[in-house]
Amino acid sequence: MKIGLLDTLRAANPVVLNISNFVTVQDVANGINAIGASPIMSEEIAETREMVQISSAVALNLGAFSKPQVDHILAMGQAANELHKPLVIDPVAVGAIAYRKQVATDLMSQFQVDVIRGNAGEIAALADVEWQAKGIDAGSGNQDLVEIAKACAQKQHCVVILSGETDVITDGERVVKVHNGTPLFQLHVGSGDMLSSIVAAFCAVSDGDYFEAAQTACVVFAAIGELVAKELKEERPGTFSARLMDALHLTTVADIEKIAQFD
Ligand SMILES: Nc1ncnc2c1ncn2[C@@H]1O[C@H](COP(=O)(O)OP(=O)(O)OP(=O)(O)O)[C@@H](O)[C@H]1O
Ligand SMILES: Cc1ncsc1CCO
Ligand SMILES: [Mg+2]
Repeated sequence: MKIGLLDTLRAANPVVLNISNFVTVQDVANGINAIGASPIMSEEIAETREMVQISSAVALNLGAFSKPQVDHILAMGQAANELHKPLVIDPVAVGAIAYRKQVATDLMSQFQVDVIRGNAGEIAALADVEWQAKGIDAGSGNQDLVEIAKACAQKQHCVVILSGETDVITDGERVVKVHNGTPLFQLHVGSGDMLSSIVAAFCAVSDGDYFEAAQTACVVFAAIGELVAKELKEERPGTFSARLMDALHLTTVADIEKIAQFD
């Protein structure tokens, strides 16, 4: 685990291109900006190649797409592959809506993603494992989370992050578990979206080691949230969200190293 990659990210300030969803676009842009990357969003297919060219990583969020946006997402994924830019996908609610799973799997058959970041309900759906997803939330199920994440990674030939109370990161063989975090993340819609784009920012500075980038992004984000939560006496989602932005900017590698918990 190279938590120092956070300093590399801040020094490089990589441009991260996002297709976001309209619900959380502002949080995603501000979140990756605060941590030290340079966000850019796109909603026009005609600018795809130029956009990917100027970017160091691409994050595709499937949170609220329409048919024209699916064409745009496809063009973006294919351009990222052609131009050798790391590609992250966030398959929002594919465990709850069959149509979304169909679209996500269709897309992933037409380009190669480097990292999939989703909650248990989403990753189980992509791994074809029985699970009760609940809308955008993880839902519930009995299967082993490590086995689900590994199955998904082997199926899609990429790194998978199954996030939740414990984040599971795997390339299909190797597994790292991150134990940091706070339940307050669940009171802020879009925490996962922010994490997915932060993963893309770490991939941009990882020299092609996306397994390492994914783990580091998970520890950094979860530990920063945990530090913010420790300062709150009550569950205050609004305050948490504002302070999370500040902490993404202010928290140092040393602060994170002090509380990082992974195995
Ligand atoms: N119960 C929990 N305890 C600690 N940390 C958590 C918990 N649940 C989620 N997290 C953390 O929240 C962050 C977002 O992950 P989560 O799995 O909630 O994404 P998500 O379900 O896609 O969220 P959203 O739909 O709001 O974007 C991760 O850093 C994860 O570690
Ligand atoms: C609430 C919601 N609905 C579609 S996307 C989204 C934000 C979380 O991804
Ligand atoms: Mg999500």
